[in-house]
Amino acid sequence: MYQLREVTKQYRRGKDTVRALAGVDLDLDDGERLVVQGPTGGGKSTLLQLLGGLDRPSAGSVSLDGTDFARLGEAKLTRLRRDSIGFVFQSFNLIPTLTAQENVETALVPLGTKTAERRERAAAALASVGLGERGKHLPSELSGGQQQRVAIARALVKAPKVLLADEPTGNLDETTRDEIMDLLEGLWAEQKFTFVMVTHDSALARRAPRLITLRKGRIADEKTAKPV
Ligand SMILES: Nc1ncnc2c1ncn2[C@@H]1O[C@H](COP(=O)(O)OP(=O)(O)OP(=O)(O)O)[C@@H](O)[C@H]1O
Repeated sequence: MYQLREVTKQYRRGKDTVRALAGVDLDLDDGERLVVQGPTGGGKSTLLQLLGGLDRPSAGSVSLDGTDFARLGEAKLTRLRRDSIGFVFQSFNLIPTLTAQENVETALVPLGTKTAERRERAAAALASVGLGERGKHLPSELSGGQQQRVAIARALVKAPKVLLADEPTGNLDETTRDEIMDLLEGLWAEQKFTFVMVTHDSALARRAPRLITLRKGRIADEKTAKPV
C-alpha cells in the first residue's frame, strides 16, 4: 500500500517558489482505484510523479509497502519503478519507429526477459487490449485509441503492482474515451493492480470508486462511492 505523509513539493521558478503540493496525506490500499481531479495547476501531475518515484517530495514521505522512497538511492528507485510501476500518459509516448509489438517489448528489456518470452508476453498483452492482429503496425498506422491501447499494453506487460495514468483519454474523442475507460477498468478488475488516474473529465471522475480533488496542492475534497 501507499502511504503519503505531509507531502510537500516546491519548484523554483526563477526567483519564485511554486508550491505544487502543500501537505498531502493519503493512504491507498493495494488494488484500490483512485481518481484525482481538480483545477489546472492543482498539483495532480505532481502527485502522480511522486507516486511513480519520478520525482521526490521537498518534505514529507512517500512510501510503498513500507519502503520510503527517500531512503532509496537513485538506482534502487529506478529498479522499483521498472519492476512495479506502469505509466500511461495523455500523449501515448510510443516510439514512432518501432512496431506495436516492439513498443510493448521495450518494457521487458530492462527486466532482462529473454527474447522468446518477451515476444510471447508482448503478444499476449496486445491481445488483452484487443490489438492481437496489429502487432506489426507502426504507431502512425494506428488510430489514437489504438495507440493508447498499445501504451496500456506496454505499461501492463510486466504485470506491475501499480498503474499510474495521467489524463489517459485526454487526446481522444468521447466514444474512444469510453472504450479506453472500459478497457482500463476491465483490466483493473482482472489484474488487481493499484490504479491511480488523473483526469479533468467529470464524466470519468463519476465512475471512480474513490475520488479526491486537489486544489492548490491540498486534498480539498474526497468521495468514496457507496458499494452497490
Ligand atoms: N517542473 C516544474 N517546474 C516549475 N513549476 C512546476 C513544475 N511542475 C509543476 N509546476 C507547477 O506546480 C503547480 C502544480 O502543477 P501540476 O502540473 O502538478 O498541476 P496539475 O493539477 O496537474 O495541472 P494540469 O491539470 O494543468 O495538468 C503548477 O503551478 C505548475 O506550474
